[in-house]
Amino acid sequence: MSASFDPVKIGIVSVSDRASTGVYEDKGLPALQDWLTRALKNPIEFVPRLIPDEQAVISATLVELVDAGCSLVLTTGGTGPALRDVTPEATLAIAHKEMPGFGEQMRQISLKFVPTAILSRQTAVIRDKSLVINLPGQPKAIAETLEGLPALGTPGIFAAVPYCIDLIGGPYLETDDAVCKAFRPKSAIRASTGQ
Ligand SMILES: Nc1ncnc2c1ncn2[C@@H]1O[C@H](COP(=O)(O)OP(=O)(O)OP(=O)(O)O)[C@@H](O)[C@H]1O
Ligand SMILES: Nc1nc2c(c(=O)[nH]1)N[C@H]1C(S)=C(S)[C@@H](COP(=O)(O)O)O[C@H]1N2
Repeated sequence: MSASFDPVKIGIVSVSDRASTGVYEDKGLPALQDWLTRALKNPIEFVPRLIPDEQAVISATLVELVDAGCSLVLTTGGTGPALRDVTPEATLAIAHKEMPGFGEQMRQISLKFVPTAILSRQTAVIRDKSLVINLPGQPKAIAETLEGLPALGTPGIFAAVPYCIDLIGGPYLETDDAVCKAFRPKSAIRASTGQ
């Protein structure tokens, strides 16, 4: 019998007034899909959504994706101070647990790229068996925050995602170390399920 990686369902949500109305082409969903496909060895079923900066719509979309069985949901956009930026509020509104470390670490990483990193109010939450994480809206910020600058001692936030998903009862995620080296305590490391 050949070994295989656990399949995983991932929700990807681009929150942008202008991309969702066709003013510009959405680059958020392709950037998320591209990075996750490179980083994870598991077979991924993506559930994509492109929506405007409307708090009720964002919350309803997140609940829909969690209920559909997504173990991970990544949003991009709407984390800043502008009047229409409400992604963190919409995310906290559906939280069962807040996971503030993800936002703290993203701001540390982003400060290495832009001094305006502190304008992002991004957060992360657990709802049921799903981890929901906000990323900033600049398409290039997606890889920057997920991957970090490990050579400079600043790991990306994705390094902590597989173990977090273990702890909430999700699939065993395995990363390509060349893109992102995930960390698990020794007691949580399984013999590789794939090849
Ligand atoms: N989904 C996206 N696709 C392509 N480019 C984007 C996207 N989201 C943001 N950007 C780019 O990043 C810049 C800053 O993003 P920000 O999220 O602040 O946009 P915004 O001013 O809130 O507007 P909108 O919600 O209409 O995207 C935008 O001006 C745009 O150039
Ligand atoms: N890595 C990274 N983080 C970043 C940025 C960026 O370009 N790269 N832009 C910042 C800026 S200018 C803003 S206003 C906030 C919020 O962006 P959002 O509203 O698009 O989510 O993210 C910040 N974080």
